[in-house]
Amino acid sequence: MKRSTEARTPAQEDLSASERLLFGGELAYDVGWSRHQGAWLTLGLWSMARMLPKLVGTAVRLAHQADARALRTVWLSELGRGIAQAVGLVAVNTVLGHLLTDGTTAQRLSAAVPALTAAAVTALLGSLLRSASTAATGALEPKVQRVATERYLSLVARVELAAIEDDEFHRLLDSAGYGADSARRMVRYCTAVLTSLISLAAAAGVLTVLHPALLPLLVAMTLPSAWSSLTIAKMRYVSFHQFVQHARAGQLLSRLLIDQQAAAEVRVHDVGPFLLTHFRGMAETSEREQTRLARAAARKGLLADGATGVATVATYGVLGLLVWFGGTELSVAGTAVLAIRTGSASLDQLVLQITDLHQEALFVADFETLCREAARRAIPARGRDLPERVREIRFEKVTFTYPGSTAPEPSLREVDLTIPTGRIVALVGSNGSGKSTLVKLLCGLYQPDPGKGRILWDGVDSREADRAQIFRRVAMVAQDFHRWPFTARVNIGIGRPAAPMDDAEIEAAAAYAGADGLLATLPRGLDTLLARGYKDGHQISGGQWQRLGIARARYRDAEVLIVDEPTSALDPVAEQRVFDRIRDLAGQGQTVVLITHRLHSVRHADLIYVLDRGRVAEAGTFEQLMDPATGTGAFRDAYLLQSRAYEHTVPAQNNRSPDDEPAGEAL
Ligand SMILES: Nc1ncnc2c1ncn2[C@@H]1O[C@H](COP(=O)(O)OP(=O)(O)OP(=O)(O)O)[C@@H](O)[C@H]1O
Repeated sequence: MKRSTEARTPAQEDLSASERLLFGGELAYDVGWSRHQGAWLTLGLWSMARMLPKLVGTAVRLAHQADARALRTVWLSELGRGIAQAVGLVAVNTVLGHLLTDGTTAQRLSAAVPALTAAAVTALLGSLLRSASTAATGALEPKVQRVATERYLSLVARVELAAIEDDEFHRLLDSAGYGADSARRMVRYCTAVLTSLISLAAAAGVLTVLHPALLPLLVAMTLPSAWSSLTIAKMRYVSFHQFVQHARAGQLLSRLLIDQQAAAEVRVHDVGPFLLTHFRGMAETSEREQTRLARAAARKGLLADGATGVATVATYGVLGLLVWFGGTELSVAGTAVLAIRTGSASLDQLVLQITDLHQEALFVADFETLCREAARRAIPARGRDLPERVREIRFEKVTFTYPGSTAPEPSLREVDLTIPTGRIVALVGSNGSGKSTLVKLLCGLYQPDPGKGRILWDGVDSREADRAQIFRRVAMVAQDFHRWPFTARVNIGIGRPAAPMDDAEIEAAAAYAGADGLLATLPRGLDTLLARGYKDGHQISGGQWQRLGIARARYRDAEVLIVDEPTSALDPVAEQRVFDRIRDLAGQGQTVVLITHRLHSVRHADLIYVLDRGRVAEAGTFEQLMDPATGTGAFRDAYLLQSRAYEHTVPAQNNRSPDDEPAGEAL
């Protein structure tokens, strides 16, 4: 994506050293993603006014979906309130008219009584309607926010993994979060605008009747503040987008300071002051931006006030001249002053509310963009059915580059490989050789680069297959499997989240993974919360987490089990047990794809693929790869290297066959 060099603010020119050091460069200033939103950023008042109804429509639709009854109550009470206010103003004007005409005080007062009563009744009615509206709005707003949040979260949960790893998409996510909140607030502003419009119409009507010249003057009094508040709102919006990543990075720094996983290093390595210094550096950059915005707002506000002052003087001047030259009665002029004051207050209020509405609408537009983008990048909901029983999964000349990757080479290059079902297939290779990437493609999380190979589940190309069926057939213990901050039960049962969690099956899966002993020691058994920082939260070790991860994959009970470094954190006894169990599974017809650096563990695999810089360097059974006549030597050399490392570190262990030797970490 093109980095924008336009419209850089002074704060942007002054890029903080912290950003440069921690994030390798500027974070804040790319407005490129919003090019399709550029319309918003360059819009004139008229165009904005034209787009506003559509966005108001979005908020109203969300509100209708959230609680149609509450929405009706809000509209009706606000409408009633506006009418009550209008009638009230007319009644007050009538009262004034009676009071300022000729006659005795008693006569004038008694003539004013019906209008006074009307004013009192409308005021009471207005209060009742206001309280009805307040109650309904209070109930409606959180529901609107929930509906909007649910809508974008459900869409985001279905997007391709590539979108989740895309920083542009993340940026959209950030502002869409505000959008859901904005939709909530828009409901309030819409109703407020409606009320102000009605009361303004009343004041305008009264003024027009008094003298036709007064209404344009009233409008002229409000235009400058309308201009200043709308331009300031636009500046704030542009700034928000320019600083959205910067703000996220600043929050990241503050979170790291209190993060549980970083806590030990923060203390032992004394990282705290380092992070704090950079937190301050980042904060100062955004403070400079806030100062710039505040100064610009102050300047524009002052200009607008000056113009409003001139328009006010002109309005009252015209009124004075009208009285002076006998164009109007003094009593009528008194009413006009009142109507001007009420009218200009309503108009000011209306301008502020429209500005707020407009500002919120900008974020609702972002929210809509995210929903559209998430729908566009969603994993296809349909596709070809996979065969009932798949005989093999075949990679044909698969080349794969991570979306947005800046690496010079693809992560997988022309990979040809077959995974026969019901067998153990091992993937070995040095760090970064492409093992984890390969299994991500196998799971259906990514597809090969367009036109560069395919993955076949028997005859069905993964690109055309129903992806949900691929996901259903796979259980995975990824290298970075998730440690859910929930109870032990959920940490295993979440392997099959759609089904009711069955304790007997959960315990069986735990026993399979060697986590039964762990469950027995947990203070509340399966109910133990595995998250420190919450009441009764409990911490378990890395190896214990790994056992839970294996139990989860076992509980999922899928046809293909992918285990990426399943034993890296396990003690030797547990490791042996896991490999024995994996062998048992294959014996029962399950397909196991095993990634490990412990070459000793792959001796029982039916097929071993050795990866090297994204390519398959060699493939075969353990015996074939160890045999100098059939193997290329890549696997054999690494295996022997690992074996020798153990020979040297374990004294008095003589005459061991390769089969007995535990392996170290080389490939
Ligand atoms: N999400 C990603 N985005 C971009 N590049 C990635 C991503 N994940 C991995 N890579 C790159 O792809 C290449 C292969 O990585 P992969 O994780 O598949 O290696 P691996 O063989 O599993 O390594 P290890 O043994 O260290 O786990 C590496 O060069 C890595 O930098």
